[in-house]
Formats: sequence, structure tokens, C-alpha cells
Amino acid sequence: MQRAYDGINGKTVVKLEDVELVYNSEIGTVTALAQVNLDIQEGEFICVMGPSGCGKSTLLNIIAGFMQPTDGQALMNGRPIEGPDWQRGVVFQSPPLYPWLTIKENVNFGLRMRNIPEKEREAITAEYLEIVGLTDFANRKPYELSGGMKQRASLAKVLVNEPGMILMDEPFGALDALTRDKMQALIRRIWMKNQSTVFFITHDVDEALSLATKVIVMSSRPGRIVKVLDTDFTYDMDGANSESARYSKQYMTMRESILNVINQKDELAV
Ligand SMILES: Nc1ncnc2c1ncn2[C@@H]1O[C@H](COP(=O)(O)OP(=O)(O)OP(=O)(O)O)[C@@H](O)[C@H]1O
Repeated sequence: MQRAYDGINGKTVVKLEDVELVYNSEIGTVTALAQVNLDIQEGEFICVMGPSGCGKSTLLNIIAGFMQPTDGQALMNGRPIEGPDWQRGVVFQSPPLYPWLTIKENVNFGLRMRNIPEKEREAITAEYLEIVGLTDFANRKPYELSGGMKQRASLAKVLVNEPGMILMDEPFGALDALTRDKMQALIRRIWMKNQSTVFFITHDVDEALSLATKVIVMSSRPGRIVKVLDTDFTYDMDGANSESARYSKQYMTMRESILNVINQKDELAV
């Protein structure tokens, strides 16, 4: 398989050590994550899969810094993750765009918060609106855009900050199949261009296999990592080989192996 890009350099950016997360609520305690150990290397595109409620979003929230593990630790570049940081940009399924601002103002927002000078702000915003194909919609309000366009705007809003790490929680789950394909191609191109590290939650095994350099499968609650697979189909998905990669024996075998773990047929999964 020909690799067009390989920005993975072996440097660990995020390290999770024996991470446990117990939710305490009025109706009792829920152990969402138990003994999660994971090293995320710079430049990796990690796709996370697992049954509903297994703790995928909880794991993302810990890496984002929205919540702290109840035991164990989450480190970024060797330091505990203590809160949200623009260096870890988060993209959700429902784009959090401010309805009273235009698309351009929304995209600009993070740069303004970081006091980037106006000229520079304008240039970076224009660049990312162009990348996500929304230059002509810069002065529209979010309600005037389709679901796919809103998701592209929300991507641009995160990407203008040029975060080293992009965390995505089923970002394309609400989009139709055609738009989803386009968005996948877009995020792949951005990942390759910016050499960012991506942590991407999905329920769709084909989405995982077409984007990831590593697929992580979690068990049902309490969520643990039960399978880690290195893959490289993404390098072929953008070119003329995409169909042959998608229907190769290797692809089908890996697809089945992931689905077996999710459906708990493979008791030997490690
Ligand atoms: N604030 C909370 N209080 C109590 N329990 C919670 C809370 N948030 C999540 N949980 C529980 O923790 C478990 C993990 O939830 P989480 O949302 O991380 O799973 P998930 O794998 O992302 O699910 P899905 O695939 O359905 O989005 C679930 O059983 C959920 O009910």
C-alpha cells in the first residue's frame, strides 16, 4: 500500500494511565471507565468504537479537559490535563455555532478571544473558510446553512486555532451519506496537511476504517479498551485505489474483526 503521508513520529502527546471515571448521581454511582490505558502519538488518527454507553464520550471529555478522572491520570506532553485548552479543539455532532453571529464571526471568535491582531485574524479566518468551502457564506447566519455546511463551519471554527489535537465526537453522525463522504475526505486532507493528531468517535465501522491509522474498540460498561488495530486504508481512500481498498480481503477481515468485538462474539479480544 502506497503511503502518501505519514506524519506519525512516535512522540506520545496524550497518555492515559489506569483512568477510571465514576459518575455519582442521585440514583447511584455509574462506573463509566475502568483501567483505561492509552498512548496517543503525535500525528495519529485514532477512531474509537464501542457499544452505546461504553464511555466513549466520557473518554473524549477527559482528554478535552472537561472532566477529571476519578482515579488514574490523563497527561498531555507529560503534564496533567487540568482543563480545556485551545490546543485541543473539540468538534461535536451538533455544531455549537453562536446563532447571533455570522459564519465569519463564529469562525473568528476563538482568535478574538486569544487577542490575535485583527489583520492576522482576518487572514486566518479567510483561509479556513476557503478550506471548508464556505467563503461565499461568510456573512450568512448559521440558520441559513444546511447541516453539512454548519458542520463545516464548526470545523473551521476549531481549525482556525490550529490545534495540535482535534477531538471529534461523532461529528458526521447526523449527516446524509454523500455529505458524510465529503466531510471524511475534508478531515483526512486537513489531518494530512496540518499533521494534527485526531481522536474521533464513530459508530460507523467503514468511517473508522477509511479514516484511522489506529482503531480502538471499547467494551460495554465499564468501558475498557479491548482491541487496538493499526490500519492504513486511509492512505488509499483519497485516490484512485479507494474502491479496491474498500473491497479488499484485508479490509473485510478487519471490518469483521471489529464488528465481532463490538458484538462481543470474539471472546479472545485483547
Ligand atoms: N453525567 C452523568 N451522570 C451519570 N451517568 C452518566 C453521566 N454521563 C454519562 N453517564 C453514563 O456513563 C456511561 C458512559 O456514557 P458515555 O456518554 O460516555 O457513553 P458513549 O459510549 O459515548 O455512548 P453513546 O455511544 O451512546 O454516545 C453511560 O452508561 C451513561 O449513562
